[in-house]
Amino acid sequence: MKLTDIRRKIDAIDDQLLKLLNERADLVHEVGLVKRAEGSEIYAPEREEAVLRSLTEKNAQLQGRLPEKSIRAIYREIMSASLALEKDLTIAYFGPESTNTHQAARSKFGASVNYTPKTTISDVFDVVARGNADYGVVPIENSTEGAVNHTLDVFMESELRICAQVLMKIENHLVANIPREKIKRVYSHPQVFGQCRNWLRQNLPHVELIEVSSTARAAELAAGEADAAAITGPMAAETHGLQILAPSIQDIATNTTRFLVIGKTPSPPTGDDRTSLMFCVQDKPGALFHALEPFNRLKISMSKIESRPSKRKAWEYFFFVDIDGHASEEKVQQALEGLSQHCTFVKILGTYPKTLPT
Ligand SMILES: C=C(O[C@@H]1C=C(C(=O)O)C=C[C@H]1O)C(=O)O
Repeated sequence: MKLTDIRRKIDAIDDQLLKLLNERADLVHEVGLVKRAEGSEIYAPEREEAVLRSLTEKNAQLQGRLPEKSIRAIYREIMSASLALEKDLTIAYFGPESTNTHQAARSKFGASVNYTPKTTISDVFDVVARGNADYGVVPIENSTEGAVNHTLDVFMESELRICAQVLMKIENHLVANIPREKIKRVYSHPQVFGQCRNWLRQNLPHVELIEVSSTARAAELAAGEADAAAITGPMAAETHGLQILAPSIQDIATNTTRFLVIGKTPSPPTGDDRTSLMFCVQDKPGALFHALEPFNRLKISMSKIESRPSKRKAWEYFFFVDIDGHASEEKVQQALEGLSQHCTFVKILGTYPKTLPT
């Protein structure tokens, strides 16, 4: 077939797509009216995840040419436009602009909603709690460097809930506008230095490593200095016009960060969910062992445990545990009942759909 003929066919398909997209938008508008009348949440992460899972399964059955990643990205934007039709949605994220958290927020909410960067993780919680943003996005843990303690600590004080998560593969690039031999100092966030420790030791052993508050700030500094580089993600490098001197220098190829979407309402079940808990055990021998026993007895997989000083009294700890399942499931409720018998305090931080890494 000739190029012009193929393009004519593409144009015809685009006409149909456009018509269908607008038909979809009309239905989304109707959904918005129903939600408003019922007073329910506009953003429905459980519905979005169900739509994405069903489409990627159908695409696999069809043996469609488009990979799962592309289907998810296309639908991410369709649903972002839909959300914007239902409400003028504002998402606060741990900034400044072009940080990995910004990128994670964009991968969850798409390009059609409003974003507002906040300087600290506490500020993200604050604006959402005060209703000046609808949802917040904060980092919680990295697969190489572990927990983001500040986020865990803010949960101790906050009434907000986790309503969704984002798993994002983190690519750390060495970026600068100078050749590698001229680099005297490298700026980055401490977590990122931790993720690239071996590479830096082997490849840039004599440069000074300077910790700054974010990868975006690191890019900004490197862009303004004649002998500096930064380690950042692709978004910060692009924003500050820096070249990639060495791509993907993280020590572990599958370096992934988990981010949380925080809001005021928990998510309904999808059939494949995760629940995050925070609790304080009684001060007696075996208390933690007995508190966790119901998860073993009821065959509930525990995917994470962290502890943080309670900041109320010395050597008292809060535990943060993630389990498989939704808080509305009978089995999970039974386990929580068992857990609370050995605790002075239990709080469900959120119950939300599991997601695949983006
Ligand atoms: C249309 C809805 O609202 C939003 C948009 C969605 C979509 O475009 O499919 C899905 C979930 C919601 O975040 C809905 O809840 O069904």
